[in-house]
Amino acid sequence: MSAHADLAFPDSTAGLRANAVLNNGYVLPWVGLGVFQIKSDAQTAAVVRTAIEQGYRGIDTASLYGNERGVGEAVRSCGVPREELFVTTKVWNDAMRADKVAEAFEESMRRLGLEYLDLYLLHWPIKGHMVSSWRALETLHRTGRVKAIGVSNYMIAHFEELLPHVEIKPMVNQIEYHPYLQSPALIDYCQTRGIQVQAWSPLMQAGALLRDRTLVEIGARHGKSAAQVVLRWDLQTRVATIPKSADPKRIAENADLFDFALDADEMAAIARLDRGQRCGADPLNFRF
Ligand SMILES: NC(=O)C1=CN([C@@H]2O[C@H](COP(=O)(O)OP(=O)(O)OC[C@H]3O[C@@H](n4cnc5c(N)ncnc54)[C@H](OP(=O)(O)O)[C@@H]3O)[C@@H](O)[C@H]2O)C=CC1
Ligand SMILES: O=C1CO[C@H](CO)[C@@H](O)[C@@H]1O
Repeated sequence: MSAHADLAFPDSTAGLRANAVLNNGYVLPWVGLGVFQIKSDAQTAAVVRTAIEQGYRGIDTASLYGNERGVGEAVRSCGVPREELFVTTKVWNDAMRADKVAEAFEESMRRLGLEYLDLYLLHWPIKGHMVSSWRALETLHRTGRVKAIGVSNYMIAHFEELLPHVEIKPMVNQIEYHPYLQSPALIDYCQTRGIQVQAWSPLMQAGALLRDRTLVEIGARHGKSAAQVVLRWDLQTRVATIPKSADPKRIAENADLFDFALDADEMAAIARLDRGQRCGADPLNFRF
């Protein structure tokens, strides 16, 4: 079991309102909705509205996903006060240049139609441009229009290159994370430095992981699906998570994580499933 596994975590009474406290004191919902591959703005707006009605407060998009307008429309029209919602977007790799990050940010904000952003991430580590892009994010953060800044797909080697040059430490590292890719050294590296890890493709895009016998059996014991076991495991390893679903029933299922807990044996059994298997690109061999 991971050194950071916590069986009594998070406070179940808070449910989807349970927040991680970032290293600048800003709070991030432990569970949010990912919207990658929801194509049209109209569908994105409908899905995000459904999720917010069901209690979700965090939404994860990116300029790459082409649906920031839909996210913004739902956030503006849903009736929940803006300050109760948490919107993340990301700088895509073609803008990962000191002189382009601010422009990319303004374009995202225009599409979102929001006054401020909760979290802005560098989408991938782009060799030769990590420090200058991070400096541009620091500048944006100082304006107050971005409440938290972070990175995505950063491995230890990337942090070792970046951290000596930062004035503001990244608050978040969003990485591929699920029982088949547990990256214990990276998780430990981030957690001991106060960098909150957030899981992308937490369900491994609904492939073989969700049919894994261990996960299905653990789920059956609790009356839960394998997907719910995986998402609960995220929380108990203190990793925030952003499962994507466009289906109202699965959106609800993925939020129904707060009335059960995995015990030490179950956490240990899940720890044994790690096989270093990715469904996305390897950040150490990523070519843009
Ligand atoms: N920073 C980065 O580089 C990356 C970030 N991301 C972010 O992470 C989010 C999540 O990752 P994503 O790649 O979308 O993959 P997920 O692991 O969240 O899986 C999404 C898939 O699982 C299905 N699904 C959702 N819930 C269930 C369930 N309970 N049971 C069975 N199937 C289910 C969805 O279908 P359906 O919609 O029909 O329910 C969809 O096909 C993205 O949407 C994006 O916001 C993703 C990739 C890279
Ligand atoms: O967020 C993302 C969604 O998926 C893309 C392609 O698989 C990734 O490159 C990207 O990081």
